[in-house]
Amino acid sequence: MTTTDEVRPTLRGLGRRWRQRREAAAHLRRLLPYAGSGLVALTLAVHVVAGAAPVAFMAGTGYALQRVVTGEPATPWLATALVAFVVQQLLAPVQLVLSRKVQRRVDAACIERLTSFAFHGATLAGLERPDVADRLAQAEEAFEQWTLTPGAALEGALALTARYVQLVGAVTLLAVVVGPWPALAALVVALVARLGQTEGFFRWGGLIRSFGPLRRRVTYVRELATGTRAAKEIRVLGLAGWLEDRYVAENRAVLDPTWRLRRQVYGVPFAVYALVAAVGSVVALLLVARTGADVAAVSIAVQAVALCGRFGVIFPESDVKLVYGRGAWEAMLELEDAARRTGTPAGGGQVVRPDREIALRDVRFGYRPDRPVLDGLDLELPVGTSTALVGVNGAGKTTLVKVLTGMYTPDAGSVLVDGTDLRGVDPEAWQRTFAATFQDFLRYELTLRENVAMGAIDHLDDDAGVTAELRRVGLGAWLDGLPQGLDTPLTRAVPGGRDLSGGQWQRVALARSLFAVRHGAGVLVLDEPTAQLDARGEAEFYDTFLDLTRGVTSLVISHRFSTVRRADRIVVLDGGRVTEAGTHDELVARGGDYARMFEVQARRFAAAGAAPPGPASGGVPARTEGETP
Ligand SMILES: Nc1ncnc2c1ncn2[C@@H]1O[C@H](COP(=O)(O)OP(=O)(O)OP(=O)(O)O)[C@@H](O)[C@H]1O
Repeated sequence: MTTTDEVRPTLRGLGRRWRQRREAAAHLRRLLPYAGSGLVALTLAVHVVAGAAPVAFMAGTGYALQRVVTGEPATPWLATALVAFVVQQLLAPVQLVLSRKVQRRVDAACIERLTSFAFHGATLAGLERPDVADRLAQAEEAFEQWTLTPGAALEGALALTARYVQLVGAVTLLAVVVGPWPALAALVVALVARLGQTEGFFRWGGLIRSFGPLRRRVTYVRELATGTRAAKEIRVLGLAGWLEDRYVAENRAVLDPTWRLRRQVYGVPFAVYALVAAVGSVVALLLVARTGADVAAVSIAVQAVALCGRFGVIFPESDVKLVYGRGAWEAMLELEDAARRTGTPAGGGQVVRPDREIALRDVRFGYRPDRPVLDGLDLELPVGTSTALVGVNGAGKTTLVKVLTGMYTPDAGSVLVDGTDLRGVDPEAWQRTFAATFQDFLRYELTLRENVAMGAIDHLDDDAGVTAELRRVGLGAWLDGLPQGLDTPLTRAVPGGRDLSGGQWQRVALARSLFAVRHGAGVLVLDEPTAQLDARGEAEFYDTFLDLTRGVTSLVISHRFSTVRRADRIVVLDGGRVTEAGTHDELVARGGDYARMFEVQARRFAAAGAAPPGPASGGVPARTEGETP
């Protein structure tokens, strides 16, 4: 490789990084309004005075020394040095307090912005994108650790003011006492060393950021080993040793390249810039010596050159915070940008409520454009009727719900509400139409009341409604036995709290959806509502299913025939489209996929000497997408 080839990429790299620095500065400026102009102005003023104080101290001590040597009165200069010293000491805590205030204000606003974005600005489609999830994790990590946040970055940037005031002061003083050339030499030393060190450190920040997903894997394995969630399986399956080895391997996968990069980024450049600083300082001092300076000039020059030389180190109050905190802020901005580009954000469009039917017409949708999950799907959900959806694992049942509820927009075809395309409808208002219990429903570590009333949170005070729904899902007797009743926290982490069994949690989630219906949600979606219920619970659900869904437009997804057979209409999803539709009896009489699945299941029950799938438990036989029924 020729010398030119070696230089070119470096120059290009420097040009690119200069642009990056300017962009980073522009990003940071966007944080200023969060801190407030008054606080920023006050903080800057304090940093300016705090930066000027050491320079005044330098001048004071230098000239006082000169006076002492020549026998002149040194008191005014000694007083200057003393005042400068006291000011410096007094301002240090003030700087700290103001900096913390800047950080707190900015971080509070950023957390609000992040939360508000997650709730209102981002679509589910956006949040489910891997790059968005990565950025979100990075931003969350920053707020968890609390030290390397966007607020810290701004605070660090403002604190640089004191350093640069010191530099300008020292160089000016040097120019005054020993002339321009030593001053210029010291300035060049300071700026070259500063540029070199920060260049390496900023590059390092970018590299560390790219390790985010790997670091999160290490954290995941560690939490798996130390948390309680996996504790049962780890013991029963004897996974402790394997997990330990896995942790060591994953950790090395992060640490080895980190150390390698650290050597590359810091090692040689650090030595080079340290050398530049040392040689430059010596040159500056030699220039001072050649000027035949007096005692004051020598004293000031030595201090000023030393101060300039210190520009070759990483400033702890600024640089670390700037590099990492800036990363978190940029992750937030990228997150918003990426999520905004995915799907329609909530907030605009018409508000509709179905009067006749919700229809999916020739819907095509895939998480990746080349792999459609729904492909030419037609389905009607007449208002006030119950529809059950069956299909093998991975057939796209949950995906259909996401499209139906407007969380994803179809790639082709449309979802029509009484003829109005969902694309023109306000997604947030449309989602309020639904009451849904998903397979992966949430177990909120809140009170029992809150867990249920979250279905219609504006009715949090409707204790009668909460209690009625808990009774409807079969938790009446259990509720009566709770000393704290609806106030019981559903977590063991709180005194008096209860942890529930899987089935009990599912009933609470069902009660939540029913509470939503009670307060006006028009469409009930139940995705595997009985998966965690015991046979009796499932039978009870089956008995009350019609009652639970009477007059409500409902869509039930289940592998269990006992759950689906009472629905007004059953549809079979296969290959991304509806392949059969009708009542249970019609579909059995037709002798298609549904009938075959039902028959297999009925035989299994007959062989086991149990009742065929009906009020008792039963299920669509296990099969995965791709197998023929
Ligand atoms: N967020 C996502 N990103 C990418 N692919 C996804 C996502 N969610 C689901 N898929 C894929 O889409 C397909 C359909 O998944 P879906 O969850 O809709 O199936 P399902 O019929 O509900 O399955 P099950 O009966 O197991 O719950 C599967 O191949 C799944 O891997």
